[in-house]
Amino acid sequence: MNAHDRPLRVALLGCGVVGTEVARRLTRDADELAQRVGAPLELVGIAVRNLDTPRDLDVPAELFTDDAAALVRRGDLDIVVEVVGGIEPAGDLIRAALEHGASVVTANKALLADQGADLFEAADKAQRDLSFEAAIAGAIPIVRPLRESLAGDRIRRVLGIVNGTTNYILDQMTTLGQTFDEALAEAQRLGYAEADPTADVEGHDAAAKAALLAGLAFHTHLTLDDVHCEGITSVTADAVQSAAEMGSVVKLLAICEQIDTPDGPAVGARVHPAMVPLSHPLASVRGAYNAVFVESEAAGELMFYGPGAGGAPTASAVLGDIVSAARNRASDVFGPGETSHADVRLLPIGSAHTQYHLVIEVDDRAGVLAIIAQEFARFGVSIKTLRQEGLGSDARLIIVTHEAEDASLAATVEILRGLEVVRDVSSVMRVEGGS
Ligand SMILES: NC(=O)C1=CN([C@@H]2O[C@H](COP(=O)(O)OP(=O)(O)OC[C@H]3O[C@@H](n4cnc5c(N)ncnc54)[C@H](OP(=O)(O)O)[C@@H]3O)[C@@H](O)[C@H]2O)C=CC1
Ligand SMILES: N[C@@H](CC=O)C(=O)O
Repeated sequence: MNAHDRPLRVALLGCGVVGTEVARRLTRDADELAQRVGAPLELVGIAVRNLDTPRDLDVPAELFTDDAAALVRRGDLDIVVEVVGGIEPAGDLIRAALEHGASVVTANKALLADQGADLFEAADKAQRDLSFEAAIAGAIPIVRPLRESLAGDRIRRVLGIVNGTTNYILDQMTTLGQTFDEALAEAQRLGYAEADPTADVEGHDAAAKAALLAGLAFHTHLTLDDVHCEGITSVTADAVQSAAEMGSVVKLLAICEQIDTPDGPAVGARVHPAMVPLSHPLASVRGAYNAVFVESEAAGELMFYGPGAGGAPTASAVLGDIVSAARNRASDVFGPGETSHADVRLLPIGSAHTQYHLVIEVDDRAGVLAIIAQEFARFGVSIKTLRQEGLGSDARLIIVTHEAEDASLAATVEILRGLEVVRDVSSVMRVEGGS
């Protein structure tokens, strides 16, 4: 593997429910992450509010600071992870981190729904990533699918259960007959609720996510003020019971859709409790799980489903963004490749297992072998031989695969095509019968 010695420096702002899991996994899985990024990730600082709070985390005590503002201004950070929550100081910390050259990963939907336009402009100006997969629906990949995979489609409507705490409360009331207060206390104990759970039960957290979802789905910008919002505090045990008798279940829904107004078409977003018929896929979303149901012109109906809250699930989404930002930083730090993307010519795809011969033109200064090997491994395509010709930005990798399924190889090539370090996949030839 061609990982670089210079580590990418990561600072963590916040070490609560989410931050603790992020720090644990960054340190525990350091070797695996280094392979995936092509360079090691080094956790160089953790900002918290109270240095005396005991932490269930095995990292050196000297990493901790209560001066987040100084940490983000060190000037040598590659990535800052904001999991403090709230509007300020989180917003100012993110702006300072970007101004001082770091990419930022955040899980903070409240902040993005309030100041997203300004923060994304700051990221653009600094030419750094500002990623937020964890800000909507915990572990569920929904930001990238909406922004990238569905970017060519026309989305009609998005229906989401996007708050784990309220779904947990409603589910416990429905299935176990727990009271609202009992279920909320349990959701807090399990780490699902916001620091101030009013944001959950009054629907503000779901409304912030609805604003972000609407922005992604309809290529626009909404703030919290644009979202009509009702929470679940007025949902009684009797209402839950009546819904059940009518073959429905009460869910807090976030609904984003195109609407007609006297001024022409607009994007509407609202959050409120709704009776969902048991026949609808959203009715079966239990506990702190979330789901986002997308209705689009070409793809039809899609549902994204998974754990919507909690330390480890949210850390999964944060770490995905860290790896992605780190790969981008690695190619900056170790020398940018050509920016043009690959011109992929795939031969017609049959169903056979066969070997392939690929010529991949790369900039090999950015840990590119590790990145490429990982993408092959991800789709179950193993490499039989790999030969490198040339150096630096003019390198070419000649790769022969072991027997692979056509579809797996095609998926690998698609991913390679999107990598900045890959300049061209200039030929993909089937090697019938192997070599
Ligand atoms: N919990 C969840 O399931 C999910 C949370 N999120 C989002 O992730 C973010 C973090 O949530 P969560 O981990 O639950 O929150 P916690 O309240 O558990 O943790 C917040 C952390 O931030 C630290 N902190 C607070 N203020 C400051 C400050 N001024 N300077 C430095 N550190 C500070 C706290 O320090 P100390 O420990 O000393 O008090 C604590 O470590 C929020 O934006 C939340 O909305 C997103 C998806 C799911
Ligand atoms: N409090 C939030 C946490 C995740 O975003 C929720 O319950 O969904």
